[in-house]
Amino acid sequence: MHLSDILRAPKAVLHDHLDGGLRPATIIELARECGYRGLPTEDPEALGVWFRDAADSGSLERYLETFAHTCAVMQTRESLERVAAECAEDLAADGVVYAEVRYAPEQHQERGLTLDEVVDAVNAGFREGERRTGGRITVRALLTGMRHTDRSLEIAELTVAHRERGVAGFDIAGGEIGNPPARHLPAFQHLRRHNCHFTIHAGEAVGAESIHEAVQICGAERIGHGVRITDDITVHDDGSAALGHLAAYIRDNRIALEVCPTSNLQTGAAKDYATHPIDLLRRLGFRITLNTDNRLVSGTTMSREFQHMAEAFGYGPEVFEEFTVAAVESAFLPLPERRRLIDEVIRPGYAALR
Ligand SMILES: O=c1[nH]cnc2c1ncn2[C@H]1C[C@H](O)[C@@H](CO)O1
Ligand SMILES: [Zn+2]
Repeated sequence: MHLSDILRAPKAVLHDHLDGGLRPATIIELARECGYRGLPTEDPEALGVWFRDAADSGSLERYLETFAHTCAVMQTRESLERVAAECAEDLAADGVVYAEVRYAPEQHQERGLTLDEVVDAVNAGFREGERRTGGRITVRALLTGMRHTDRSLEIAELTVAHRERGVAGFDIAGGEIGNPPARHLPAFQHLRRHNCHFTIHAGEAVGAESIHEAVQICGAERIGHGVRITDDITVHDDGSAALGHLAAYIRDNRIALEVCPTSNLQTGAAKDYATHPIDLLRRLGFRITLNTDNRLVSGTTMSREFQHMAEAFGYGPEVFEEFTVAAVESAFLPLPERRRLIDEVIRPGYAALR
C-alpha cells in the first residue's frame, strides 16, 4: 500500500491523548506566553525528537514523566482551546474521520480553572477544529481519571454532566503498577448507574490480572492496550493456540482492544513491531483497533502506525478497513451515527482505494 493511499484511507482513532499530541512549535510558543521555563530545548524539531527519545525508555513510568512539559503549558482556557483545535486539524490532515481524544481534566487546574471550565475549553477547541476542517472529522472527548490520585469519582461525575456536550465517555490512565483499577470502583459504579461508557488502560505494564479486574470487576467496555492478554493464551509449536477463560471472554464478547504498537515498544509492553501480539490477536479473532496513544510522545500518527503494521505483517487496505470498522463499531457513539460513518464514509473510502 502506497503512503499516499495510507494517508487517504479513512481512519478512526479511539485512543489518543490530547496532552500527548501537541505540536512542538505550539508547546514552545505557549511556554513563552505562560512563562514556563522547564522545556529541554526551544527548537521545535529538537523538541519533537527529545519527547520521542525520553519516552523510549522501556518503562511506562518514565514515559509518563514527559507529560509534565505538555501539561505545564495547558493551564488556561486559550491554550486548551488552541491545543484541542490543532489536535482535530492534525488528525484530519492524517485522514482521521472519527476520533475519541482523552485527557485528565484534573491536570489542567494549576492556574485556577474549574473542571467544568477545562472541559468547556477543550470542547470549544474540538468544535473549532472540526469547523476548520470543513467537518471532515468528528471528535469526541473522553475524560480520564488518574490511577494514582483520588479524584476519579469527581471525574466520573463530570463525564455524566457533560455527556450531551461532546464528552463520550471516561477512562482511567497513569502508572499501572501498584494502582489497580478496582481502587476506582465508586467511579465505575457511578458511570454504570448513569449508563455511561468507559474504557480502562489495562494490560500494558501489568499482566492479565489487570485486564481481568478492568473487565470483570470494573465493567470496562473496551481495554486501553490490553496486549498482555497474551499471558492467558498458549501458542503451541504447530501454531495452534489455546485461550484461557479470560482471553476467551474478551474475544467472544467482542471487547475492543485499543492497540498502540509504537507506544508499546517505548514502554516495554512489546519488543518490536515484528513480534507485536497484534497479529496473533487478530488471527485469533479479537476485536482489534489500531491507535496512536500519544502522537508527540510516541512520534507517530495513524498513518505511521498503519505503515509499521504493513511492513511487519504485510497488511493491506482490507486489514486497515477491518481495524477502522472495528473502531467505529466500538466507538462511544449512538448506533445510527456509527452506522452512518461506516456506510457513508469508511466503506466508500476504502472502495475508492481499490
Ligand atoms: O499509555 C498510557 N498508559 C497510561 N497512562 C497514559 C498513557 N498515555 C498517556 N497516559 C497518561 C499521561 C497523561 O497525562 C494522562 C491523560 O491523558 O494519561
Ligand atoms: Zn494511553
